[in-house]
Amino acid sequence: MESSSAAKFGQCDNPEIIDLPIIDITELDYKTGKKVLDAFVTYGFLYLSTGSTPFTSSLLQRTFNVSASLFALPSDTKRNFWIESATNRGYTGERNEILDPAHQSAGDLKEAWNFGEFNVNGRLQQGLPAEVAERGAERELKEFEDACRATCERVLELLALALEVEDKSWFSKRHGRPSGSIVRLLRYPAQKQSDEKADVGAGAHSDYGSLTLLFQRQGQRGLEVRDNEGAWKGVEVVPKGCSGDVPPIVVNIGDLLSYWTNGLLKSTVHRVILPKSAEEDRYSIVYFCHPKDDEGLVAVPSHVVRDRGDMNEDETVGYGGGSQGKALTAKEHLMRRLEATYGTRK
Ligand SMILES: O=C(O)CCC(=O)C(=O)O
Ligand SMILES: [Fe+2]
Repeated sequence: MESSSAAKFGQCDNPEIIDLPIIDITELDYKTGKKVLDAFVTYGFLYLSTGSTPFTSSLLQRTFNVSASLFALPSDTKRNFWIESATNRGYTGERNEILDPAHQSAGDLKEAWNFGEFNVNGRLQQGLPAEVAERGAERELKEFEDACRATCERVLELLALALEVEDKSWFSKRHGRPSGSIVRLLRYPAQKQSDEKADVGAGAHSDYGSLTLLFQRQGQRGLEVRDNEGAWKGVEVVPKGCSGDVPPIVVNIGDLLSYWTNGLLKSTVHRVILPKSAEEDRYSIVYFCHPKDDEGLVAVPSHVVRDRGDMNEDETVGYGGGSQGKALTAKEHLMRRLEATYGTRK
């Protein structure tokens, strides 16, 4: 149960910063894997140095441009692409999703476009507004999604190495089609100072899949992580000691990796609070990596996980709407959580 202070939002415009490691994943070896594993055990979060991934500043800029064009469309156009419950694909407007229904009286401030996986022919399985399709948005999103999948695959292989799983592809081979994986473009409108509730950009929650990649823009902070003592800590967009022309990629684990490791890895609670000083809208892009729909929530055959033992009675995986009780498959878990966190679906 969340403490009352943790349940309030926007209390502090400058939260203490969490010191997450910045990891270079160029080398696919035990040493790198151990850094990844240790960060996920301790924080559930880490930074990847972008230069060690397929993401270039051009690819990121192009994807953020697609995002800006999609959000700039008239409301009526956006509503024609309203999110579908069965697929979790499409557009959702401000205040429609409530990530922490037990503690939020108003919906999350954000608006979002969810793009599900591409089919075998490299085409989106959902509509795209003509205005952006004409400018090559599908191609840009595909390139972005390919880079996300490759990055997640590498992180999953590093984890298997560090957990000393005999089959190094144990995690990665559980990923593929069909899955609930989503590229999510997000826009958090700058809040009006007068609106007390405007700062709940995204309510407290853990993520539902296996891994999450988060891309942020310089000068647009907002993400906060709840530490082991229950205190909210800010996540810098560009942490100290980070060089290069693009911010590092924030990576966190979701509920599924917590289940697969009997709770050794933490699907850490986080939220987005817009600083009161923010003058511009915040844009972020998230990739939710999900395993294949029918994958079971079983433990990975690793002595590191076995040595930790089973989860205690009082240990739970996940936080936020729909996290109570254990589902049997990846899809069942995702559907439970989505049903609990969406207010109005068309
Ligand atoms: O926009 C962000 O910084 C994070 C969003 C997030 O946590 C989510 O969409 O699950
Ligand atoms: Fe999240």
